Amino acid sequence: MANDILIVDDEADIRDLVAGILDDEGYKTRTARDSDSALAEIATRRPNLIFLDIWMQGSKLDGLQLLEQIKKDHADVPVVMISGHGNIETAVAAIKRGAYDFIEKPFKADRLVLVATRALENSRLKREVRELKQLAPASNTLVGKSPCMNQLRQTIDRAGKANSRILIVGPSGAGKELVARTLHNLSSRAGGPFVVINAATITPERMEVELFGVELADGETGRKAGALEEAHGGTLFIDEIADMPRETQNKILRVLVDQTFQRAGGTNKVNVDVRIISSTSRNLEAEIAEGRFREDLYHRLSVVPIRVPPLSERREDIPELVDYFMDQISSTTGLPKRRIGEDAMAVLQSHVWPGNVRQLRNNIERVMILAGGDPEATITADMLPQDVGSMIPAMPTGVNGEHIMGLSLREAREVFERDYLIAQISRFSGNISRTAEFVGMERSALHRKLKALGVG
Ligand SMILES: Nc1ncnc2c1ncn2[C@@H]1O[C@H](COP(=O)(O)OP(=O)(O)OP(=O)(O)O)[C@@H](O)[C@H]1O
Repeated sequence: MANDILIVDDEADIRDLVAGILDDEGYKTRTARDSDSALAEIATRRPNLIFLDIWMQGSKLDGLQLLEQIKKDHADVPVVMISGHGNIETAVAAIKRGAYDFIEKPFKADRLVLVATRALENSRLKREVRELKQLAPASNTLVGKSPCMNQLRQTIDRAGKANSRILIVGPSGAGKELVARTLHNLSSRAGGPFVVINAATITPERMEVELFGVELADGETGRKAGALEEAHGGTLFIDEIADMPRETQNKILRVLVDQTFQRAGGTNKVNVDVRIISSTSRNLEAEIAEGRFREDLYHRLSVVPIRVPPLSERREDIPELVDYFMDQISSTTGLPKRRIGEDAMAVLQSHVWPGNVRQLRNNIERVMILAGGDPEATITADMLPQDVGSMIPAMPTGVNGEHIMGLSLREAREVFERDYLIAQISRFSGNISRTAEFVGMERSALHRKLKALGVG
């Protein structure tokens, strides 16, 4: 029952009035006359919302004390204070101590219903956010213990706390945005917004409106805030900064110099306090040399440069990333987590991954969707998406069907020699002398070799 409301007031008239109005709206109500009976009601079942009088005659605890007790035991239950005329200051004090809102006596039925609806809605949203966070466990975690990831984490730790501008450089899908979010979360701006703008996906014509917003002419109503304004008090992440048109580069430079700008079509100066983190997968020095990127802007943006290495430089992180993505995908989609066989992991670790961590994640998701069969069965190399194995030269499989990448060099060599010699012997219709001549071995040596390999 999501709409169970407890009304605590020493005056029976008020209790009945509030309960009557809320009952009419379809809520279920309970009432209590003092702190003891209120706590007893709460103990029998936690209400979804409490209306609480500030002054209660004959009550052990007054409204503020009871509020403190409730917040201690049930921090998530919204409490709306009922304040008498002249004790607004106390009501405000109550809000500071965690009350959601207050209504002042005498109140209108509309106001009461509105406050109740909002308080319940707010509490529902908070609960949903909490549940969603649990569903996607730590989706902001930078996974990987390779030396280069440890070093990256150290740099992030230091740079995150400083308020300086940061330029993140790295190939597509390597985790630049995740690094930017981590920097934001570590900074004193963590409670502020983190706004993302992708210069590669916005047309040059739209760029300024997206960044600076629009001011409408007199008579027109409304105003569209741009990314800079939305990020006030927080961080603006400009992805693929190299794709920003020259004209916008000039304007952004001005914002960096004096932290103010004008909206498109506007004359007012807008003041903002924004930390800019930008990223690029291109070589900005080369862009500067070719006149496509302003050097002075580069120096302003890149106070602290951070390099995110491609996945191919940290292959030892792949097993941990695979496990992490399996957990993540499994909890959001309900697909069962699968065991990855050694041979499949070897293929994943030897793949080139031009799309880096994003491509790895997509492939893991694809495997989980398409593998089918018994959820307990191990994923083998031949169950991986075709293009993942395709970077490895076509090679034979082992005696028991293992993928070549799961074998040691000695075993792999034996598998190869066996398959190679069987193919050659069959090509020469079983004639050992001709085979020996072709493969460049003595006849007797070939015989010994075939025996050792268990052929023939
Ligand atoms: N070290 C990591 N640990 C866990 N997840 C990661 C890691 N690196 C990247 N990811 C995940 O991989 C995906 C791609 O990362 P992200 O979007 O940060 O890359 P990017 O470099 O900003 O890509 P692009 O340049 O294409 O915008 C995201 O889902 C991100 O959460």
